[in-house]
Amino acid sequence: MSNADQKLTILPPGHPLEGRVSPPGSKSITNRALLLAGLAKGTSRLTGALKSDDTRYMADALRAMGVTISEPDDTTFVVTGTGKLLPPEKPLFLGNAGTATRFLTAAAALVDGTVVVDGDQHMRKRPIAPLVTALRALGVTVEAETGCPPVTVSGSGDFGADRVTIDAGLSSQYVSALLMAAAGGTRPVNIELAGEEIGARGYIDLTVAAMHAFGAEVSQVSPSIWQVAPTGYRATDYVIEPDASAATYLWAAEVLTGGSIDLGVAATSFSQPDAKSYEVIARFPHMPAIIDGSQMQDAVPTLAVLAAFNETPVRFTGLANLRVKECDRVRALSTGLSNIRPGLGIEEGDDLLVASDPKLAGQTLPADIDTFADHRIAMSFALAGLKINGITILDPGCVAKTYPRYWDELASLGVDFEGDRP
Ligand SMILES: O=C(O)C1=C[C@@H](OP(=O)(O)O)[C@@H](O)[C@H](O)C1
Ligand SMILES: C=C(OP(=O)(O)O)C(=O)O
Repeated sequence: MSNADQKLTILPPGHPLEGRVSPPGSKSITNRALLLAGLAKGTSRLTGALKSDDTRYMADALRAMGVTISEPDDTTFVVTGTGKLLPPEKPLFLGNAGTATRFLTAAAALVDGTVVVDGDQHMRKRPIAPLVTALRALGVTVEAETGCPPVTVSGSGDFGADRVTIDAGLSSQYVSALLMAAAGGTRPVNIELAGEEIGARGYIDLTVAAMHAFGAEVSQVSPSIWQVAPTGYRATDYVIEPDASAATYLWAAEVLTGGSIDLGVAATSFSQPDAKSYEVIARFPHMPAIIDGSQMQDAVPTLAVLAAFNETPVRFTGLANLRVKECDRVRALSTGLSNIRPGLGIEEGDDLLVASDPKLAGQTLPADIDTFADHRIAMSFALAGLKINGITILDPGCVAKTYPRYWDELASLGVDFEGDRP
């Protein structure tokens, strides 16, 4: 049986979930730190890091470009760069890791030679044209025939212009990618947003913070313009905080079962955007009638499944760019919810309406949840299985993208399954 054919049925525990589970390291911060450490000259020690598909793709791509990376334990990368990335012999295969794909596309401009950035069939549908256009404006030769990967970057090791405008409506990762690459050039670069529209701005803040930690000088000269100095990066030791998006499943499992899960980290201590969702989760079963997901996008699947059990219906807004994530998440959520009960999740334009019903808890409503190979769809619908009998997650192994131990952690809290845990 191939992984994609696997199934896992969650057996509602019938008791509050209690215990201690620490979320893994942040995917977003790990992949920023790996890249910046790889661009630096010298050895950086990254601790508290995430080891998962997305970070493995990033680490392996850097190795293919001449960076030495060792992994002394489950949460540490020791990265030694030469200050220069080399042309890889083969295309870089980055699976469905958006961060690795977008960040390395821009960083490839710093390579003197050709880099092909590619991913799996899902990544080959995720848009990258705005980043390609911006890199061309910076004097880099880039081809992406379909507007999605594969992307061929023929860099000269530098940028040929000192300002660029980027349309980040589809993904903030384009901005982060340009910011991180820009410090590796030989002149200051101004990066300007084409419009006000941008996904969670908090991800840009994460990028700027990581750049500062690795010695770069980047300043925000206006709400939509950043200036990056050509400092390059300095190797450093860097502690990566736990993943806020992973934490959302544990917070939701706690309130949904009336339990007490010790994450070992306070919700207020995260610097990642998804931590904002804690305020909404803590209000369960009285979540707000309207939730704007635009500044906590990766938490929306968690919130939407939790909302199914809320006292009153919830409308989710600000979801346009959820349609170009690992899958069309608005569609996957409406499909999965309405598979549990017709009409439970409805799309209205890009909004998602969840027809909440606390009486769902305790019912038997057999539903095979199509995860569309999306880790967040798998992890969020597992929450429904804590309360409803018969929830089966298809392709449960897809959680390996960012949270390989997810099913083991639920088991450690006393959740039983039918089917083998991947
Ligand atoms: O910069 C980052 O680390 C991320 C930015 C967000 O993507 P978009 O900017 O594409 O919305 C988020 O969904 C993704 O999981 C991680
Ligand atoms: C959107 C996500 O990932 P990425 O864009 O990094 O592939 C995510 O992890 O929810």
